[in-house]
Amino acid sequence: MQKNIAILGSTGSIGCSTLSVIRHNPTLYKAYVLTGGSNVAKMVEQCVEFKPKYVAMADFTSATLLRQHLSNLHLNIEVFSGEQAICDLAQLVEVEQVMAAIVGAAGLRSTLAAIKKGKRILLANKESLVTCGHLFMQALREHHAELLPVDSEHNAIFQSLPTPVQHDLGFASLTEHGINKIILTGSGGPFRDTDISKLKGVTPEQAIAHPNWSMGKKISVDSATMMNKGLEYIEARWLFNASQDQMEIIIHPQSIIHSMVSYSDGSVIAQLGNPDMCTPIAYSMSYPDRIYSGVAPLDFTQLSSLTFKQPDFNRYPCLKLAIDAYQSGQAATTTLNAANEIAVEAFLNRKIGFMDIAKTVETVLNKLTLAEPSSIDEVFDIDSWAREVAQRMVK
Ligand SMILES: NC(=O)C1=CN([C@@H]2O[C@H](COP(=O)(O)OP(=O)(O)OC[C@H]3O[C@@H](n4cnc5c(N)ncnc54)[C@H](OP(=O)(O)O)[C@@H]3O)[C@@H](O)[C@H]2O)C=CC1
Ligand SMILES: CC(=O)[C@@H](O)[C@H](O)COP(=O)(O)O
Ligand SMILES: [Mn+2]
Repeated sequence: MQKNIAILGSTGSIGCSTLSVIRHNPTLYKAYVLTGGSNVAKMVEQCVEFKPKYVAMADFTSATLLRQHLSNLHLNIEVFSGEQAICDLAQLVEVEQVMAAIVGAAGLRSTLAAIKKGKRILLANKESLVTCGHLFMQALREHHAELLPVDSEHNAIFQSLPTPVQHDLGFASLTEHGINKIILTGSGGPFRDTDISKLKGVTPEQAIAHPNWSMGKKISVDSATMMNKGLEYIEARWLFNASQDQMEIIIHPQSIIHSMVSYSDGSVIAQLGNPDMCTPIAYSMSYPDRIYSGVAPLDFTQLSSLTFKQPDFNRYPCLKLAIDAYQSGQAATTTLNAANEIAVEAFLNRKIGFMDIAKTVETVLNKLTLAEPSSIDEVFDIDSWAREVAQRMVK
């Protein structure tokens, strides 16, 4: 019996990798719902190959265009538009798993909609957890939704945890299960060895050229500033109920060890593999079983070395801002994320320089006076405020 999957953000990098895993396992999974933002050409291609039952585009004009294309191709697929339609499709009774792969806080509402219907959530969209971790984890528990981390580090940590902790994700005590530390690895991005004085002049093209992973533009810039590792630090603290002392971040340039768990008896359990998101995606879909992902196994004889070093906050100020924001609370992490989204977009559009990303985020954080949010609406109020302030700055 095929499992129906809704892929929110199917036209993006994670969405395409999810479809690749489905392509390898056509008897096990059906791409039942596909959603995109505005990339009509990619969506047409995916509709032709996977013939989903329903499709939605966030952008209304794109949805109209898509309807015309599908009609010309005599494909009988229902096309919807707008954010509410994406939420509705994520909640369909027939959908068993929801891949949350929309980029940014734009993915929050649809991910929460799927949680409210108790779906298995395959979480790639780290920004939703960063933005409202406490409310997000509460909603998971309340609606008995299952969360499988897709982010490669969190998926690696999940794979390295004992089963009782996996089953009580976000709530089990790490100490009671003999866990000392979660060790989050990061590549250090394309500017790991660049002279710090040269960083202000780097271009968007250089910033998105990640040394190991093929990813969307926003997360690629985040990797270059190491804001990505900062967001992942916040994501890990919520997902694994980890304290500050139970977290370590280490640069591992080869991206072969995807993260580790250090135990009280001296054992360290790590997950290794070639840097290809199809592995964690496949695991999140098939857990607790394993399926073929299409990723070649590691050839240890071809690995020259595995190296590690401490991150330097002078090179990566965004990493420090994110760690501190978690300490300050959810208003701060929402602000950090929103300001970063605006700053990264401005950098990609050549309106600000690379080092201005951290400056923008820091300045917006310093202006924050709003109280801690107690509802999703309040989270969105903080998000909107931070975006407005950041927009004014980058102009
Ligand atoms: N890429 C990776 O390897 C990894 C990604 N992640 C996380 O996964 C998420 C997706 O990343 P990635 O696939 O790289 O990003 P991409 O930019 O490649 O894809 C983003 C997807 O989101 C859609 N989208 C953008 N804006 C909206 C919107 N307002 N409403 C609805 N849909 C929208 C895009 O649609 P369209 O293109 O049609 O406009 C596209 O399908 C991010 O949160 C990222 O941090 C986590 C770990 C690894
Ligand atoms: C593939 C994945 O999970 C990304 O989040 C990746 O971690 C980015 O690489 P960095 O380690 O450079 O942030
Ligand atoms: Mn990651």
